[in-house]
Amino acid sequence: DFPPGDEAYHTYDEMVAELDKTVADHPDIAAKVSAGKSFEGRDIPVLKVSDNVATDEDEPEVLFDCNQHAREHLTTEMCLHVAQRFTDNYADPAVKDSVDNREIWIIPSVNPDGSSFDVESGEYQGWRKNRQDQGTDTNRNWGHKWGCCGGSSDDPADETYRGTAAWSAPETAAMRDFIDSRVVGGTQQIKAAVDFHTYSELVLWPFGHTSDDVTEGMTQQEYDRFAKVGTEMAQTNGYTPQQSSDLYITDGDSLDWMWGQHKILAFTFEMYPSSSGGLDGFYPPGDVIERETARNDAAVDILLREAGA
Ligand SMILES: NS(=O)(=O)N[C@@H](Cc1ccccc1)C(=O)O
Ligand SMILES: [Zn+2]
Repeated sequence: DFPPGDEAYHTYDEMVAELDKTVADHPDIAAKVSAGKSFEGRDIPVLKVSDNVATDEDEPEVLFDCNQHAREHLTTEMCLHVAQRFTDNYADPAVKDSVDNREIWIIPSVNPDGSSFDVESGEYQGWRKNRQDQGTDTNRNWGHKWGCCGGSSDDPADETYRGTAAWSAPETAAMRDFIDSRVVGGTQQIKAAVDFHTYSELVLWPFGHTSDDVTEGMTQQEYDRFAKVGTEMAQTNGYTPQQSSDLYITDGDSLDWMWGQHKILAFTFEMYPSSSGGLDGFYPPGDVIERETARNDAAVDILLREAGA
């Protein structure tokens, strides 16, 4: 469990229970499905929020995924906040408009094994990766130009270990299968996505494998749209907008594949804090959860709008 004082954070079981409660409270607009299983066999739950939730309607879809990195527990709270906002507040006309005209997918924990390991002793382990062997960094294990560019490590002991092959981590393979399953009639229905991380307060867009703005799979016009929407979202939450490679080069990351493979307008939000210079930045006190998740409400609304553009 989370250490004393941080009980506000959801353990895996509490997160699952929260999703089940949301579905029970809002059966017309919320449903739970599975993306698959983690290395240790935990289900990776997906919440769908939309009107006529049991029907696949021809509406733009948006994906919010969280907790790829185990210790980044604030992101699980971010996904649960999105789930709660678009179900409990369905009476709000703006919220209702989004729910009625979009299909929203929410994955609060991509890496449930790592997340559980990080807290189960009652002392934070500072764990980042999944729990496969010495751990794979799922955000270096996706299949677009995997291991191409010095943006990951081939050393299993390293924090950015890319795995033995693209998709070698069950968790990234599950994400791939889920997103691939949203290709309907040859068209990817998911139009936009945010992969939430902590920390540094950044809005990031692809590509990570190169510093070039324009490259194979990214025209100037496409880049300009990422920069425009990224900047617009950053103006609402006070994060810094930039191409992810401006931070450092990464390969096998989620954004490169979501855009490279499916042309999903995919961003990463690095949430609060802006800096702390160490491990404690990953463990802000529970009393910041409400403020730091609601801080992204306007940006989430912008992304939902863009999905229909
Ligand atoms: N959350 S973090 O501290 O690990 N930073 C992320 C930054 C990141 C996120 C998405 C694409 C490229 C890079 C990482 O995977 O290194
Ligand atoms: Zn991360």
